[in-house]
Amino acid sequence: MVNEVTRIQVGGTAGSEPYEVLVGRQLLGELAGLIGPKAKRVAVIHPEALAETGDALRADLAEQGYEAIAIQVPNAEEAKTAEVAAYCWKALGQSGFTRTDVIVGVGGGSSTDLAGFVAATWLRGVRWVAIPTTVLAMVDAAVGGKTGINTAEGKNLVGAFHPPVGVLCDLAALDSLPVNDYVSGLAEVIKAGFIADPAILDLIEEDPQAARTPAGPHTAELIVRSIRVKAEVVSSDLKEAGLREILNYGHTLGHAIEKNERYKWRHGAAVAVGMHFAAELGRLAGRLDDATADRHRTILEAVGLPLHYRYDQWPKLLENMKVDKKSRGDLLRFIVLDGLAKPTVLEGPDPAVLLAAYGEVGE
Ligand SMILES: NC(=O)c1ccc[n+]([C@@H]2O[C@H](COP(=O)([O-])OP(=O)(O)OC[C@H]3O[C@@H](n4cnc5c(N)ncnc54)[C@H](O)[C@@H]3O)[C@@H](O)[C@H]2O)c1
Ligand SMILES: O=C(O)C(=O)C[C@@H](O)[C@H](O)[C@H](O)COP(=O)(O)O
Ligand SMILES: [Zn+2]
Repeated sequence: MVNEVTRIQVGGTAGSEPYEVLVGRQLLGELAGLIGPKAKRVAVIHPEALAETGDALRADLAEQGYEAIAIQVPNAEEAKTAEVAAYCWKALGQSGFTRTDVIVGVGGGSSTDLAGFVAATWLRGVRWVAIPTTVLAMVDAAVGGKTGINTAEGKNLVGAFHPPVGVLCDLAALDSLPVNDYVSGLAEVIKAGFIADPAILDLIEEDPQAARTPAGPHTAELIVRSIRVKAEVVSSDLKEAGLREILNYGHTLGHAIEKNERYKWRHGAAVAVGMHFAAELGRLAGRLDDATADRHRTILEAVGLPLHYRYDQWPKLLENMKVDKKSRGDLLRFIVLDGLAKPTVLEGPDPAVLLAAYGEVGE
């Protein structure tokens, strides 16, 4: 079988260094080239669930002559804390990690967000490579250079823009991913469909059950299409001066739910509820047609993502949304659609419209 590798370039405009996202199988041969000749030490940051993978990578790098260490961090959101970042900084300090050394972040979006943040902050910035192992991390988290951790006050409130030097998406990694984590990643794939590439929605609607597994007929195409959407946006607006905000579709309410659930909900599940809300908000604000708003419900439900959240939590969610990064002073701002693949900003919506939109989401 031919091992097809798709290469997608990111950056290279607006002053950022270009890098490539590779999608295929057996990509580890590319790693040494990305690490480069100047590195003496490599730190592999990986979650508990990928202990074997992390150690195998470390051993492989050691065999190639690097002083390689593995830093194991907790699974999922528990990795995205100041305490875990400090634990990583300590391990780097103890290994004598210098500015020419390289961090490799392996795992889902929580691990790559943390690894990228550690890379951004250690010695004010060292190079890092992302090896995403979930759908969500391949199509979104590992691409674009947003790195960060959560605080008790909100999601991703501390972080830096620090793009990786390369991203290796080995599709074989998806075979061990639990189905709920796989489906969570589909929320960001569907997001890419609604904001920019409706062909993604068509491919999923063709057979939503098949889309729930890595063995589905369109897995690689869905991943590549979603990465292309993200790559195009972040290449023209790395630091979210404007256009990049469209990638936050569904995230204003989604992040508020995640905080309300103390980061125990999966990110994709929260974003799915958030997109349902954003669709209703767009519809009630007179921007979005009924058919496209309804399409959110049907496609999210068809792949098994949630649409609803507790109605009684609205006051807390409203409070949480005030620290969203898109807010400006007291002005709440949401990404809504003017139509399919026509994202736009809705500023300071009438509180009655917000409540009415939540009326469709709350249960
Ligand atoms: N930086 C960005 O631009 C960006 C974009 C989207 C999401 N995110 C962030 O990504 C995070 C969510 O990422 P996620 O959905 O990948 O979840 P995750 O990183 O929390 O991973 C989910 C679970 O799967 C495990 N896991 C990972 N890969 C596995 C594999 N191949 N086999 C078996 N288990 C595996 C993890 O250890 C974890 O327990 C959130 O924190 C979100 O805020 C960041
Ligand atoms: O890359 C972006 O920009 C995004 O908004 C992508 C989102 O899917 C992602 O969850 C991101 O981490 C959210 O960023 P935040 O700035 O709202 O924390
Ligand atoms: Zn997201």
